[in-house]
Amino acid sequence: MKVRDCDEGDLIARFVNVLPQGERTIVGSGDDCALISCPEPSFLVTTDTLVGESHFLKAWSTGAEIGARAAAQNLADIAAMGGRTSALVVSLVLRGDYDVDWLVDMVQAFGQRAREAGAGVVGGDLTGGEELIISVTAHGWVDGPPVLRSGARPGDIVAIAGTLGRSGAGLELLSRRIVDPSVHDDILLGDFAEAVRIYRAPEPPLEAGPIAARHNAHAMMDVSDGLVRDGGRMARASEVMLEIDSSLLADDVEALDAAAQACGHHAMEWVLFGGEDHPMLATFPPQVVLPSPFRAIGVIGAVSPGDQPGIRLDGQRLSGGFDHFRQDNS
Ligand SMILES: Nc1ncnc2c1ncn2[C@@H]1O[C@H](COP(=O)(O)OP(=O)(O)OP(=O)(O)O)[C@@H](O)[C@H]1O
Ligand SMILES: Cc1ncc(C[n+]2csc(CCOP(=O)(O)O)c2C)c(N)n1
Ligand SMILES: [Mg+2]
Repeated sequence: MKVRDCDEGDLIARFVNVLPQGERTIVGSGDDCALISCPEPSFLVTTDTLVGESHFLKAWSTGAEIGARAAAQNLADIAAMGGRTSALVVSLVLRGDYDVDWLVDMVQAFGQRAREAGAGVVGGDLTGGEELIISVTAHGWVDGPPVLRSGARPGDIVAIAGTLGRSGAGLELLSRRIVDPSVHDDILLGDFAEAVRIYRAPEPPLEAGPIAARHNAHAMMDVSDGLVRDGGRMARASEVMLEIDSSLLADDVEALDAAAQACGHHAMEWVLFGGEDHPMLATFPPQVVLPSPFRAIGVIGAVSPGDQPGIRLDGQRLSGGFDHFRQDNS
C-alpha cells in the first residue's frame, strides 16, 4: 500500500500504534498539543532536521535505519547537556508514492530508540512534498546543572565517549561503491560493518551525558560536524585551546584501518573531520578519575596573548569539518 492510498488519520493511527508513550506524558498524540510533566523548574529543548539526499539516501538505508538516525541525533543533543529526553515530536514531509510498510518501519525504529532512552513520541505533523524530510523536536530535563559548551577551563582533561570517524568512513565506502548499498548484513559487510552501520544509524552513548554531569564535567557537546569543527566551537565558547594528542586517537584510527586501505584514505582524516557519530565530547577537571565510557584525548590549554581560541593536534592548529553551505567539507 502507498501513502496516497491512505488518509492522514489512517497513517497517524498506524504510527501511534508503534510509538512509546513515555513516563512523563500526561496527554500524548491526538490533541492540539501533548502535555508533558516537568517537575524541574526548567526543561531542555532542541530540534534537528534530516533531509533525504543531504543526510541519507533511501537507496542506501532502510526505513528503520533512517528512523533510528533521526531519533539518535536528537537524543544525543539532550544527552550532551547532561540530560534525559522526556518527549519527542516528529514532523514528516512525505511523497504519495512511499510504501506505507516502509514508513511504519521508519516510525517504529524511531520509536524504539526513543523507548530505549525512556522517552515518549507524543506527536508530530504530516505534510506532502517532494523530498523526504524528518524534523524532530526533543524535550528533556537535567538533574542538577546542565553541562554547557562554554565551561571548559585550562588544565581540564578533554575526553570522548563513543566512536569517532565511523560515520564518515561509512559514507565514503557507500559513496564510492566499495560497499554495495543494498547490503545490510554485518557478516557480509565484514571489516566495514561498524562504519556502515554507524553511518546509517548512529549509536551515541546517551548514558554518557548524565554520567559526565554527575562527575562534574565542565563542558560537553555531541560531535555532529566533526571533532575539529565542533571542538573549535567548544573552544570559542569557552575561550580556550583544545590540545588533542594524536596518540590518544590511535584506537579510532586503527578501527578504520580496513576502510582506509580500501578507500586509499588516511583514517585520521575521518577521525578528525568526519561528523555524525555523535559521541560526547566533554572536559573534566584535572583531578577527576574519568568515568566510563569516557577516554582522554587531550587537555585544555589557555589561549596565548594575541592568539585565538581553537583546536590543535600535537600543537598544530586545525580547521575544517562539515558545513552545509561551504565547499571545504573535509
Ligand atoms: N534557524 C535558527 N535560528 C536560531 N538558532 C539556530 C537556528 N539554527 C541553529 N540555531 C542554533 O545554533 C546552535 C548550533 O546549531 P546546530 O544545528 O549546529 O546544532 P548542533 O547541536 O551544533 O549540531 P547538531 O544539530 O548537528 O547536533 C544551536 O544552539 C541551535 O539552536
Ligand atoms: C547522503 C549523505 N551525504 C552527506 C552526508 C554528510 N553529512 C550530512 S549532514 C552532516 C553533518 C551534520 O549535519 P546537521 O548539522 O544537519 O545535523 C554530514 C557529515 C550524509 N550524512 N549523507
Ligand atoms: Mg549537538
